[in-house]
Amino acid sequence: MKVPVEDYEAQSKLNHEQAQAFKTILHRVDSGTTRLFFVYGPGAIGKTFLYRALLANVRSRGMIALATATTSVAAAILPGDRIAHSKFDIPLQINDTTMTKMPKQSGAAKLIRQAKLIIWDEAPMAKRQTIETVDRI
Ligand SMILES: Nc1ncnc2c1ncn2[C@@H]1O[C@H](COP(=O)(O)OP(=O)(O)OP(=O)(O)O)[C@@H](O)[C@H]1O
Repeated sequence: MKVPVEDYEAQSKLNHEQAQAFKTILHRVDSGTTRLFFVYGPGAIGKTFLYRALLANVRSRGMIALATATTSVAAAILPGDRIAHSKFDIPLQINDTTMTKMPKQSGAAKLIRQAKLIIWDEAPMAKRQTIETVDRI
C-alpha cells in the first residue's frame, strides 16, 4: 500500500507524548510479541496523527499494518481504513460464539493473521463480541 509522504514525515513531527507512544508500540511490533494498547485522549489531541505515523512506519518497512474503526465517520480518516464490520466480515447480529463470514484460507483472513499492527479507532464504541470475533480469525 502506498504510504502518503506527509504520514511518513509525521514521524519526525511527533510531540513528546506521541513520540513515547510511537516508540513503545513500535518496540512491540518489532519484537513480535502481541500487545494491546489503548490510546486515550480528548478530541484533537493528536491520536489520528500518531496512528498515521505508525501506519506509515510499519507499511514503509514492508510489513502489514491494518486500520479499522467502529464507525464509518472515523473509518474515513485513516489510509486503507474500513469500518470493522465490513473489513472483518462480521455479521451485524453477534453473540459470544460468532465467527467471521470470511473463509479462514481467504487472502483477507491471511492478511489479518500476518498483520504486525492493527489500529482500531473508536474501539471502546464497539461491542465486546465484535472485537472477540476478530480475535478468532
Ligand atoms: N505532532 C503534530 N504536529 C503537527 N500537527 C499535529 C501534531 N499532532 C496533531 N496535529 C494536528 O492537530 C490536529 C488534530 O489532531 P488529530 O486529528 O490527530 O487529533 P485526534 O486526537 O485524532 O482528534 P479526534 O479524537 O477528534 O479524532 C490535526 O490537524 C493534526 O494534523
